[in-house]
Amino acid sequence: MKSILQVDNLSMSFGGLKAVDRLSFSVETGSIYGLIGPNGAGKTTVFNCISRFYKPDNGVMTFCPDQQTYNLMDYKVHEVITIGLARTFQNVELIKTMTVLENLMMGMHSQLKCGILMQGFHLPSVWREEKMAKKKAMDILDFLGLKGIEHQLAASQPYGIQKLIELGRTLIANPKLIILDEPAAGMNGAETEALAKLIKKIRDQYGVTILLVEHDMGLVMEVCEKICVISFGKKIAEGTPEAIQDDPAVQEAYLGKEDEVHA
Ligand SMILES: Nc1ncnc2c1ncn2[C@@H]1O[C@H](COP(=O)(O)OP(=O)(O)OP(=O)(O)O)[C@@H](O)[C@H]1O
Repeated sequence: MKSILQVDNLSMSFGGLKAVDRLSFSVETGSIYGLIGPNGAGKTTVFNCISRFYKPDNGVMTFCPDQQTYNLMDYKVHEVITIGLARTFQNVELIKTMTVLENLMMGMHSQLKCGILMQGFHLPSVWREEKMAKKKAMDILDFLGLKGIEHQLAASQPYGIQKLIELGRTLIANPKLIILDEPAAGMNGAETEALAKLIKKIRDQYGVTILLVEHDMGLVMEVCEKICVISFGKKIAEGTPEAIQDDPAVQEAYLGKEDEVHA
């Protein structure tokens, strides 16, 4: 199976600290791939490099949606969405003064042909585009089970719902790869279970590949087909959830060495 994302020899330091150290992994097109590791292992730094918030010290990141090949280093943070790469954040990043619907529609600006200037002229093309964006946003809200709250303020929604709205905003841009940074953080057990089902449904119905960083091991083991485990910025294991769970290096990274655990 073809890879949609190939990360080779990625390294990034903060001062003297190597947050990511010659990390390589690849994500198969259409898969749900997990990146896990103990606190401070470097997961968010990897995500920030891929989505171009950070400029890595070294490494190659190749993004291959459909028949295209892009070197991610050639793209700025606001441009990656135009080639099909979307992300969510550890702390929800919504525009709190806008409604749920408006937040979703904001995610579509990279797809719209009419710029802000043209919108001021109330041209038929602008009106048609806005109607299309609204319909698409409503379809996604329906898919996410959020129909009925579209005209409410995003800020007035419970945290779990705000996370779903953020997910919806990524979907509206027709991404080929969605990077989810701790989507279950702050969710209760029932919400996390529903999220697991939703992540699979998104992959299946939207034909999108998913790269997931998550601390909730139940969710990771349930949804990911392949997992890469990092510790101190280095890959220590990669494989299926079953293989990862049985890997002594992974157990040691999470629990510490036997003598340290019992010390
Ligand atoms: N902007 C920054 N400046 C300095 N150090 C940083 C910065 N961002 C991350 N670090 C350090 O880099 C290391 C990796 O951090 P990172 O946030 O990528 O880990 P993580 O695996 O995502 O952690 P967590 O699971 O706790 O979110 C940590 O030691 C962290 O303190």
